[in-house]
Amino acid sequence: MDKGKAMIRALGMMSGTSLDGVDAALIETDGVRIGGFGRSAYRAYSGNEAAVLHAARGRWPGEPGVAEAAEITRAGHADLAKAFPEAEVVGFHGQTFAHEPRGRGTHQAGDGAHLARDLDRPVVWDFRSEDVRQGGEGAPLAPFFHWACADWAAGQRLLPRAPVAFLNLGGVGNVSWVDPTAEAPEAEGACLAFDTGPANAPLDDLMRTRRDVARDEGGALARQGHADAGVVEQFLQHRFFERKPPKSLDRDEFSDLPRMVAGLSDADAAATLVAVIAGSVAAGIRWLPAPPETVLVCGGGRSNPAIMEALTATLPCEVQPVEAVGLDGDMLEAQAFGWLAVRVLNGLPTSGPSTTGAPGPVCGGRISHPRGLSR
Ligand SMILES: Nc1ncnc2c1ncn2[C@@H]1O[C@H](COP(=O)(O)OP(=O)(O)OP(=O)(O)O)[C@@H](O)[C@H]1O
Ligand SMILES: CC(=O)N[C@H]1[C@@H]2OC[C@@H](O2)[C@@H](O)[C@@H]1O[C@H](C)C(=O)O
Repeated sequence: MDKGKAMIRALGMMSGTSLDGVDAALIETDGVRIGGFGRSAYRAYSGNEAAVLHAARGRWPGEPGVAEAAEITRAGHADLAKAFPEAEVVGFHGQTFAHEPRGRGTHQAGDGAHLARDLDRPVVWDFRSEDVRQGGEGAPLAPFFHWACADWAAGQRLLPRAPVAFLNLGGVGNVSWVDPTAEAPEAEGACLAFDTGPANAPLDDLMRTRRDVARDEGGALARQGHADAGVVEQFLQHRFFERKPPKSLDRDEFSDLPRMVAGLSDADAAATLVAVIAGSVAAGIRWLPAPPETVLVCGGGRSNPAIMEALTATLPCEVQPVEAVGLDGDMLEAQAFGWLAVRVLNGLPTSGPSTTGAPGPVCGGRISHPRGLSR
């Protein structure tokens, strides 16, 4: 029997499509099982930093503003990672500015080799490019980690050892159906995952444009409004929802959405965007191998009661925040990239046919060492 590898203390770092800041979280893992979770921290981007990052949305390396945005990304991560001297390796996702897996590729900004020198520790980064090169979507990558979370929660007797769905609501939404009775996340039938549709990004954009604030705090505005059922129905006709998974999305893929709610009051527009999120998830759930009994919600969307109420009303199953099974919904993605970093160090696959649609298991990620040796 394989004795497995040693447990490593990794720091995972994620700055997602909401462009609000950087999450960092410690995790102990051998790249398969979770040995334990550690402390975490968050560093918000300042108004000026966020403005530079937003200006680089949709752009590719070499285009105007990208070098500056990449530097802000690296420096922000270096600043936060210094508070975690106990981490043996750092998993650095980088900032996604553009994602076109069947076109120009996928663009996560921030130089991991430079970060490894900053931190004097190995950094694993550029997690998505190899998957795209091999014909996959390059996203989502958290699903194998969601399998490990279900395995961990079952081990702690916080969940039955049975299939469960994780729903991440960040800027974009993604769902992972995972079966912790499988022996590994890459095993046949262990996972099915894909992006569901827009999540907080269009709502944040609406709040920025119309109210000059970053988000609809507590869903207060959406809760005052009424969703326009016609707009929601029209939106759900989009061919993305008919596409069989695996499938992934760019943050700004649904560029029609702001125009579709342009004639609505602020409150009705916010309520409509919330209904769009729930409707997209419901459309996605239909692709899962079996209807899940429970959907465990992580990401910022679970802190918006309007979204949680809409999900509860729309989905054919129980809806709970991941905290219900002892996990930290704000840090799950950061933990995922710590766990994935250890997988990369140990030569284990980070994605495959069931998560990104790559033709076979993909060992993605690049390793940079502080004094220059790289893979
Ligand atoms: N208290 C709150 N009230 C309303 N919305 C909230 C609240 N807290 C977080 N959010 C929403 O969650 C978003 C951030 O979510 P999260 O940090 O999961 O996104 P991300 O990781 O950047 O995105 P992705 O997962 O797409 O990469 C915010 O932009 C906001 O829209
Ligand atoms: C290209 C990219 O950065 N995609 C993100 C984004 O944010 C949510 C969703 O879209 C998901 O596909 C992915 O992030 C998570 C961490 C993932 O790869 O699982």
